[in-house]
Amino acid sequence: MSNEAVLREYMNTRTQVTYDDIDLVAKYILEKVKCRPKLGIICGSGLGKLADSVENKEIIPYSEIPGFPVSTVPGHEGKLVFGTLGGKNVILMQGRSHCYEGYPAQKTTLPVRVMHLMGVKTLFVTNAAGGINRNYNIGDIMIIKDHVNLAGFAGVNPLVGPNDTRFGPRFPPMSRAYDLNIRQLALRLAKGMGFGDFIREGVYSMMVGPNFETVTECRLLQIVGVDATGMSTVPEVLVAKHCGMTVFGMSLITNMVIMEYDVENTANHEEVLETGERRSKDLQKLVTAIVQELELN
Ligand SMILES: O=P(O)(O)O[C@@H]1C[C@H](O)[C@@H](CO)O1
Ligand SMILES: Nc1nc2[nH]cnc2c(=O)[nH]1
Repeated sequence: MSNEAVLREYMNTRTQVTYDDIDLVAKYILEKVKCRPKLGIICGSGLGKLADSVENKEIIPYSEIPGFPVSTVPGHEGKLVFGTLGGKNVILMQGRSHCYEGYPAQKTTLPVRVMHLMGVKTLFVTNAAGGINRNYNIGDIMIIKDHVNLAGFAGVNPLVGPNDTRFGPRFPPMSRAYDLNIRQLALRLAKGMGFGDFIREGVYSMMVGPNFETVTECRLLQIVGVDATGMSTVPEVLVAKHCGMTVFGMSLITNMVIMEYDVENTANHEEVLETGERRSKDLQKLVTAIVQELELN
């Protein structure tokens, strides 16, 4: 059996993935590409076209990477794209896996730890989300300033389990998870590009899904100050902050959640993908501009 096959079989049988396992996966990927990225970008539902802006691409499908979670959801292509964006070396995840697909949170976030061990210091996370804030509109881009880990209230948290301090501390702080400097930079650039009417800053919350929220759940989220709700991102941010990364996040408001009882219209994934398609060029422009101006350490 080849070394690759041995690693694949080994990773597939792991129930508790260790630091050394993740290091093997990081090294496996680094052997396959020339690019050495300092910035990672995770593309949410229907936002994979961000990869169109990447130059000098080197691509690895997730299915070829031992232990990597493969997304089963339309709008998540499942490819790692390496290359340059805004003059910087990047690794872009074209799609992600989610807990509602049946993956434990530790598995959905494995790619973040792999990026960390590959030398990535800054992580951009993007997602499609439902607008809770009644001043928002479909197509708005929300810079994330904080999150509510509602899934965490039910015990879904990738940091649960044995803690390896080579990744980070047992009790990581989360009060300044989303980098203020990058948020300010993004706001300034967005306004300069004429995006002032649809750029926002707000709070994201994560439920596990896969169902969209009930009316009362949406009203509850509104009361606690949530602006947009989704089914991802938070586990990735927890793991990224745990291992000391700088994090920046954006939600595309793909639909407005239903806040009235007994109305006919309902949330649906097709609308989510359509809005992603419609805003795709603006998002590409904004992300590229932010990356261009960013000083990466
Ligand atoms: O991966 P993200 O959070 O962008 O995907 C959202 C949540 C569900 O996967 C899907 C629902 O339409 O979009
Ligand atoms: N939970 C949730 N996730 C979404 N992703 C895109 N839209 C929505 C939504 O309305 N609710």
